[in-house]
Amino acid sequence: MTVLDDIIGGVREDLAERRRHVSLEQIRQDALAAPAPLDAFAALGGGLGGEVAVIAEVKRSSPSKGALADIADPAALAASYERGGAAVISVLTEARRFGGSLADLAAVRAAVGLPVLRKDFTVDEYQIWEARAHGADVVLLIVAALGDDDLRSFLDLTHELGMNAIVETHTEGEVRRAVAAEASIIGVNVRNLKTLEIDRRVFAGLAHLVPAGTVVIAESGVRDVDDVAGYAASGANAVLVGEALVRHADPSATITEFTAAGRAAWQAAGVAANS
Ligand SMILES: O=P(O)(O)OC[C@@H](O)[C@@H](O)c1c[nH]c2ccccc12
Repeated sequence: MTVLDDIIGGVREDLAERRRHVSLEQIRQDALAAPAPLDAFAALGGGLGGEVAVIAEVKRSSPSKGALADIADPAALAASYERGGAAVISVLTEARRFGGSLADLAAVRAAVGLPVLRKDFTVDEYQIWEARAHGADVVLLIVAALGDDDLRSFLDLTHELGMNAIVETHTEGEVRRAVAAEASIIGVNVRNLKTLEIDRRVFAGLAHLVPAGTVVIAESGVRDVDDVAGYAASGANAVLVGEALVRHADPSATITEFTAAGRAAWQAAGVAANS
C-alpha cells in the first residue's frame, strides 16, 4: 500500500462521518447560497507567461515531515500572505496527515480577498460541493487518485459551479490525462505521493508537455529564490509553496522576494530567446 492509498483510506472514512451529519442535498444548498467564486485562472496570469504567481499554503503538518508549524491563527497567516502579494491562498483541509480542517478554510476565506484553494484528496463529488459551501474558489484534483471518468466529471462539476480546478500530475502519463481532460490549470507536483520523495527535475521534464494558454504550476519543495528562478526558466506560471512560508519568520517578505525572482527569471529567459 502506498502513502497515497493510506491517506485516501482516511479521507474516505472522515468523509463518511461528515456525510452522516450533512447530506449531499444540504451541502448542495449551502454551496449554491455561498457568494460567487473568484477567478483563480485569471489570478494565476491566465497562462500568458512573464510572471510567477505565488500560491501560498496554510500547512500545519505533512506526512513526510510531521509537524511543520504551530499555526494558531490561519486567518492572520493568510492575511500576511495576501500583503506579500500572493495570488491565491491554499488551505490544506485533510485532517489526519496535514492537520487541516474545513474550519481553517472558512476562516481564511473570511480573511482575504484572493481566490482560495481547498487542498485535499478529492475522491467524491461531495467534497467539491463542500469546498464551495465553505467559500473555496478552487479545488485540487490529483490525477493519480482518480480514474478518467471521475476526473472528467469532477472537472465538469467544478466548472459548472464557476470554480477552477488545479489538476495535479507527477508523470508524463498523468500530464497527458490532464490535457485530455481539458484542464485549464495543471500542477506538476515534484513530490511523488507514493514515496514522498522530492525530485525538482520532474518539473522541467513535464512542463513542456502542457499546451500554451494553460496555467502550469510547480508544486512542492520550493525553498528559495533560486528554486523559483529555476522553475520560471522552465515555464512555470506559478509556484505552490507551503513549508518555506509557514517556517519563515516573515512569510510576507518571502512571497514578495519569490515574485520578484520569478519575474526577473522570465525576463532573462525572454531576452535569451530573442537574442
Ligand atoms: O510544503 P511544500 O514542500 O512547499 O509543498 C506545498 C504543496 O506543494 C504540498 O503541500 C502538496 C502538493 N500536492 C499536494 C497534495 C496533497 C497534499 C499536499 C500537497
